[in-house]
Amino acid sequence: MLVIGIAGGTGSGKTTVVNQIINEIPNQDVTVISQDSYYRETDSLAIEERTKINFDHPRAIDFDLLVKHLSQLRKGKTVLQPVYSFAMHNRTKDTIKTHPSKVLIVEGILILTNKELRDMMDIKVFVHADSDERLIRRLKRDIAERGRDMDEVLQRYQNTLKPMHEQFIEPMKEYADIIIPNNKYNTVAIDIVRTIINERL
Ligand SMILES: Nc1ncnc2c1ncn2[C@@H]1O[C@H](COP(=O)(O)OP(=O)(O)O)[C@@H](O)[C@H]1O
Ligand SMILES: Nc1ccn([C@@H]2O[C@H](COP(=O)(O)O)[C@@H](O)[C@H]2O)c(=O)n1
Repeated sequence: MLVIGIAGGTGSGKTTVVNQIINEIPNQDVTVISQDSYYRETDSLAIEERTKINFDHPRAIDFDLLVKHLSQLRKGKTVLQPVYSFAMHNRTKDTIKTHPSKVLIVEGILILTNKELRDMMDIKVFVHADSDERLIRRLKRDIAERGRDMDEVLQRYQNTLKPMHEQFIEPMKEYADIIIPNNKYNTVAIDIVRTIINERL
């Protein structure tokens, strides 16, 4: 199994890059795990309290479960990947049966902050886009897809996203084997990653 980690700030284009990479790999040969599925449960908190959580700090992620699932998949076992609701700021009651395969992609803003996870990755990729570009993308996406409004996104960006990005995400470039510049769609970089995958399989 080839384990590829894809990190980068919010709105940098990680999900888009993952979809471009897996586009030409047969479905049965690739598994994707998203760090977003592993946000901690917030069952005991009222919705108002959940909105105050700092979702860009590593402590917001249940890394124990993520590490456990990744190591089970590496051992050829199937896992039940949680399903996360951005509207409820919580995991839903659903899970997705996630099977091991030849290529396993782990994607998320904070995945490179965890040493155990890093050590399980064969290739570490960091997707870079400038902060103004990421803010514009995040604003559009969160309003269109995640039930947020402009004030919420801008406030969260200033109070949380920007400082957390500078403290926890940007420094993770140090661990990356490949940095993809993604201010514009970067088909050359995607082709390079695909070639590496094909060579290693
Ligand atoms: N290179 C790019 N140029 C322009 N828009 C992009 C690019 N990559 C992604 N996007 C758009 O930006 C938004 C955020 O991208 P996404 O892949 O969800 O980022 P991430 O997973 O890093 O948060 C999406 O609406 C996506 O279509
Ligand atoms: N309830 C939540 C949980 C997380 N977020 C934000 O999601 C971002 C990470 O996802 P990307 O797809 O953008 O990488 C992160 O920056 C959190 O602030 C949220 O808005 N609500």
